[in-house]
Amino acid sequence: MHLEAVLKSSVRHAKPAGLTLQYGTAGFRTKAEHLDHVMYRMGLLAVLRSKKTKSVIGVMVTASHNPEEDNGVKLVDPMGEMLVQEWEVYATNLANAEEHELQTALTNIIKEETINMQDESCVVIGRDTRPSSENLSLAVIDGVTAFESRYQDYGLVSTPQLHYIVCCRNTDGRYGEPTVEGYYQKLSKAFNDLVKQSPNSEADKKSLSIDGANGIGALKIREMEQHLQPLLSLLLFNDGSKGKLNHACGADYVKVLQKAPEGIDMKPGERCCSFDGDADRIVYYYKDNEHRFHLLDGDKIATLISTFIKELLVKVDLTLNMGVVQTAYANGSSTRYLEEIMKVPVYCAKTGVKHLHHKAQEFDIGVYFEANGHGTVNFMILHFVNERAFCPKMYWIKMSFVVYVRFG
Ligand SMILES: CC(=O)N[C@H]1[C@@H](OP(=O)(O)O)O[C@H](CO)[C@@H](O)[C@@H]1O
Repeated sequence: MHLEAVLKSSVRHAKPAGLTLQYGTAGFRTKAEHLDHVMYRMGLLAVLRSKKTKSVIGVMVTASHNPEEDNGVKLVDPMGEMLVQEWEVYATNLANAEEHELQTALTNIIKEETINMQDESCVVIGRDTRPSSENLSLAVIDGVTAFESRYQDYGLVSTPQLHYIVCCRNTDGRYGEPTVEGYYQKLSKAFNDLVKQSPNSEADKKSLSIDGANGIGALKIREMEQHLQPLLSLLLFNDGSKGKLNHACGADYVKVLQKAPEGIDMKPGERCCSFDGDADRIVYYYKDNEHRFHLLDGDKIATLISTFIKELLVKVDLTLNMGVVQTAYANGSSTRYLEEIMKVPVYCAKTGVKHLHHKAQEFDIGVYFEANGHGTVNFMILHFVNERAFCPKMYWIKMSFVVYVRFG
């Protein structure tokens, strides 16, 4: 058992006595200076989760849309989902255990989950561009290596990229190549194929102005840009060269203030979008000829996507059950439109991707979006999973569709 090694290295990541933190909607989040011990311990927890699930687990160091001074951690489960809720209590107990209670907290998890400490484990680690993120990710690695686990540090990646990598690693590459380059190739191929299907693909060449929130999204979209040309050209602003992360920019700013971020001089008709600090949300917007600002938030994205998928289903004559999942923050008129005009069932879940995702899994096609721009489409008939037969029509719809899935 490696607990002795853990207790030894824990001293380098000692918890400030009396400090307690709550596991929030998407993990721990607070001022960066209070997080070193939490990161170390989440490294430990990720190893235990990896041994338990016999899969690769992800740890993303980010505080997403929070100010630059904050930081946080998101744990990624085997299929690229958020950490299963039953383990959140272990995360909280570990993060809040005083130094002398750490051994007991770890032993309890190992016993309760009947974890065989001899089992293999592997953790993949990513981080956003916050100045504190590099050291905090080293603390995660210290936790992982204290348990003598394998790991791979992917360095600077967006949250969706880390989720993607975890899923690829656990499906032997059938979902895609587990690299950032593999991610660009998969998404850009889907995008380019879809645009080429349009009868006017030449005339349909588009440009998009992107607010990178001065964060990781800016860095990564720069890398992805070459894969999208010539069908989509990008104009990047808030790329981190001048401004501060999430300051007067980013998806949250645009959504909350219903106005364009600083740093862009938007022309009427110009298509714009904003990421948040870890690029797992997106909102779109434009100005009309009267200079009125129009926002396409998660509600509108969900509506457009459901309409698009419904049309595809009719086209290929496929009867599948599709549902939309929103939260209580959704605009009531989007819900009414979906239910009454589109005739799509809409469900309300608690705030947090894990809740929406869970509900969306009840449908063959589950579209879920929070108004703030987190969301995706869940296809239950996954073409690479053996449990259900390969379905070419579904594959086609899915591949036509990947492009609409959030930047992640
Ligand atoms: C992955 C996840 O669950 N993210 C949460 C979290 O957003 P972040 O962008 O990850 O900070 O907080 C939001 C606000 O509470 C909530 O809407 C969202 O679902």
